[in-house]
Amino acid sequence: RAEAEQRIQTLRTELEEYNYRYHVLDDPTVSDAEYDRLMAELLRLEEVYPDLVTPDSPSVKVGGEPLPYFEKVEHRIPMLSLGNAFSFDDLQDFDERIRRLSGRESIDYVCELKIDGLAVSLRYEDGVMVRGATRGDGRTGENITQNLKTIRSLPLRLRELVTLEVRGEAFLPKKEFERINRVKEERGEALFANPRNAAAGSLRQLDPKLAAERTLDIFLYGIGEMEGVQNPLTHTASLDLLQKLGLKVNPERVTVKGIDDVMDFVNHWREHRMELGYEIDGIVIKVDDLALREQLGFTAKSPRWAIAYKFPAEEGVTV
Ligand SMILES: Cc1ccc2cc(C(N)=O)cc(O)c2n1
Repeated sequence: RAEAEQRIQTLRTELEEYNYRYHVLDDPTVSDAEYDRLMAELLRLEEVYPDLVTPDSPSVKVGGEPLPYFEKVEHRIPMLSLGNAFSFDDLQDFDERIRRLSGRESIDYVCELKIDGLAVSLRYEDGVMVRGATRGDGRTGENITQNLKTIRSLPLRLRELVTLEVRGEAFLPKKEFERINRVKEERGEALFANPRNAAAGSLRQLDPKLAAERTLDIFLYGIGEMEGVQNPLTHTASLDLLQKLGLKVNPERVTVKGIDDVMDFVNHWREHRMELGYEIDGIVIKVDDLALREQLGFTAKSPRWAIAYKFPAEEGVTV
């Protein structure tokens, strides 16, 4: 039994490292076959020694028992929706209001791709993922921890054992969306209209094994509550912190000075978004300086320091 415990620990560490390299760094170090063989060995050992299973064991990525229903979860820091911009005039107005309210000549912005998926919140305590929830109405969401744990690129344990709540967008890559719809077509089932609906459908399955069959992915974009870590001064530093903790952050983000460079970024991705392996429905633009965000505050339903520039809906089939 002692050597089994030792072997289980070794397998866990190895599988976690492989997950991180493959799904977060997109730089696999072992073949899928080798990964599957190690996972099968871990599952077998955990079956023989069920009392050795821990909530952060990589084996939960293959999904546990189905739930009868989803519990409700309160978001202590509400997950707000973003105001929308549909033109460059809207972006100019957004920038002008911030410069007027702040008295600053030029504003630093972070531009991110707006992933077209499902907004989720994840809570890590002492570095271990303890809960995952849908955004819901921004204040109350559904507890989908078991399903979120099946996302390969989402670490069950952070690289620093801190306690924090992070927010991100879970999504289905285009290729996986097409595979799932081909399977549905063969089974004569109704197809998913788009990757966003497919991601939502997968994450709201009561049976985590079904969620595990679908290769969902996730990009994290924000920090909610945080303990034991000193507050970053900028959004850029927050995103760097998320990456340092082993969380997957979309690599296409930029920090720019002034709204003109924001418009260049919007133009670039309006042209090139079809080249991405996942669907985006716009660009998120955020004030970088967190102290300035405090000064700007919120309207009734969205922050004054962020806006989503929306692209027109993608025509035709996503290639
Ligand atoms: C505050 C907020 C709200 C929704 C968001 C949504 C996305 C997204 N869909 O990628 C990215 C962000 O940075 C967001 N930030």
